[in-house]
Amino acid sequence: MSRTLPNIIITGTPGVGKTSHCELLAERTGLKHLSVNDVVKSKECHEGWDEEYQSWIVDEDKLLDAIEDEVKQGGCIIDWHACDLFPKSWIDLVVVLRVESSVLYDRLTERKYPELKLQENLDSEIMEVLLQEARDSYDEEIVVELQSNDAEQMDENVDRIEAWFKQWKENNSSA
Ligand SMILES: Nc1ncnc2c1ncn2[C@@H]1O[C@H](COP(=O)(O)OP(=O)(O)O)[C@@H](O)[C@H]1O
Repeated sequence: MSRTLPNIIITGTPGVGKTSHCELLAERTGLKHLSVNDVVKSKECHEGWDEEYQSWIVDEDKLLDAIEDEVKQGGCIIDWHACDLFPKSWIDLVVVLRVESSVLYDRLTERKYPELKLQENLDSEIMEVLLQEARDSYDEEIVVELQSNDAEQMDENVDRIEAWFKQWKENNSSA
């Protein structure tokens, strides 16, 4: 099925700046910011709350059912810390945001993450878990790794994704 607008995933470890990037990008492009966290909560795509991790236990099948129609239409910026669950056919670009450990430590401490969750997320970032997941799940041409340590890098990233979006529209216009 061909889309008139692309779907983009912005992924990475919690705290890398996914939501911040999605909001800016949505403002600039008019694409829709699809916060999977919000969908999980509002449409109850979970099997309950994990006290230790302070997060929802996501029911991925329910989640995919909840967003399928919207995503298949195109024009979504998907904001989520995982990407391997979305069918390849839905996705045109996967942006994996990266951050230095010390910066991530400060951001997650600010969020008052429990110790276990903080440590696991720091390890995950150092081990490049989400970058690897993206590379294992999608063709390498559509996976882009971008640094998100400061506001300047965020601006550059958003410029770059916006430029990609304009090019995609040009390449996919029927005119
Ligand atoms: N590139 C960046 N430069 C500076 N601060 C950032 C950057 N990206 C995110 N932040 C800050 O870090 C915190 C976490 O960002 P957020 O977008 O919520 O991350 P995520 O959605 O990946 O969990 C927020 O306080 C945000 O303002």
